[in-house]
Amino acid sequence: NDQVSMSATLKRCYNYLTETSRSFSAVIQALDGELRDAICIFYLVLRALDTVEDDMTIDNKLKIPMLKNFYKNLQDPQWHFTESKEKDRIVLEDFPAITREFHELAGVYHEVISDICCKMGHGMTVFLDRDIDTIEEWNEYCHYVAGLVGIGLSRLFSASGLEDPCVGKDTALANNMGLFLQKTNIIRDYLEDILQGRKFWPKAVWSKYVEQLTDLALEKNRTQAVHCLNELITNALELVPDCITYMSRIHNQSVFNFCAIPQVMAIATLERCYNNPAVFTGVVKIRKGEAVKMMMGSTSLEKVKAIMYHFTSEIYRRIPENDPNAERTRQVCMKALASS
Ligand SMILES: O=C(O)CO[C@@H](C(=O)O)[C@@H](OCCCCCc1ccc2ccccc2c1)C(=O)NCCCCCc1ccc2ccccc2c1
Ligand SMILES: [Mg+2]
Ligand SMILES: [Mg+2]
Repeated sequence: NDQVSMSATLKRCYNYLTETSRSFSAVIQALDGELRDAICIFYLVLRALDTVEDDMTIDNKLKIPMLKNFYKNLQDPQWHFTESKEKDRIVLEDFPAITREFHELAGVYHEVISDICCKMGHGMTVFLDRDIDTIEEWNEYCHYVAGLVGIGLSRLFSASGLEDPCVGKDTALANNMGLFLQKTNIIRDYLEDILQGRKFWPKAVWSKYVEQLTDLALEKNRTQAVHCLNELITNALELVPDCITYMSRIHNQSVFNFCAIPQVMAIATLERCYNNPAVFTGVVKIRKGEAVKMMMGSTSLEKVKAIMYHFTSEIYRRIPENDPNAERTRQVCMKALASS
């Protein structure tokens, strides 16, 4: 859309989007019609909430009510927070700009954004003072921070009229789209997170390999650590068939690109991480050139299926004979290959 007709605060909001999200900014700005502004604001509201969650300098006694009541800030034109130390603190410092543009959106978008913000804020408090133990709790945490995003986005797609009502109704598939992205981030960011004292890997899995989560980073545990990594990647790969089913229902090209590009980046990341000890010594990132090539090639369901097939078979090819989960990983890869 032309810059001239965009208000000054909306322009600032798009600047915050670009500053706080490498992976979502371009695909959000390419969205058609009312979805572009609605999803830009949806992103900024949740990024502000997540910036509170991520800030380890905020005491839990203050953080819990901040998270639970965050959605109410959208009804207070003046609310902002200047005490954050986080990289994305600008969205908290200038929250009034986000609130103003939130109120410019059509009513149907307000309800979704406010409802998801409320549920995410409550969900984030559940794991503030307790660890993620079982796989079910891992799924629960990822539901709160990413599954709910998928559910909200799907409701926005259908509300805009650009996608069928069924997209907004099938919350299980929308949830799993978010889980696939969040589990991939958690697997990739192991070292970065433990260096900040943040524990997102489920204890039921890592405790089979080491005494403490941080022990996975010790050179002497390298083989155990990689087998633990492979088990979590196998768990994430179980979501591939649902993600493909979800994307097969999307008809609008700009919405398809928005959904497909993060998924393609995620499967490529899982493939780079699989059986890769570098996860425990640094952060495994996709090279920009590789990413651009994949983005160009993610504009149709057939192309996305081909990319999912490619990276899943690359993982299948590299399953170590001595990996305790080898048979399970082969089964999950076969199921993913059959769906792509
Ligand atoms: O702090 C960081 O830099 C990373 O934070 C991670 C964390 O703290 O765990 C973590 O924060 C999660 C809480 C805030 C959610 C922010 C968000 C992300 C993408 C959006 C895309 C469009 C609209 C709204 C969005 C909201 C994070 O950003 N994880 C990235 C994976 C979550 C992606 C959710 C998502 C995105 C696009 C989707 C498209 C289609 C279907 C489901 C989708 C689901
Ligand atoms: Mg975060
Ligand atoms: Mg977070």
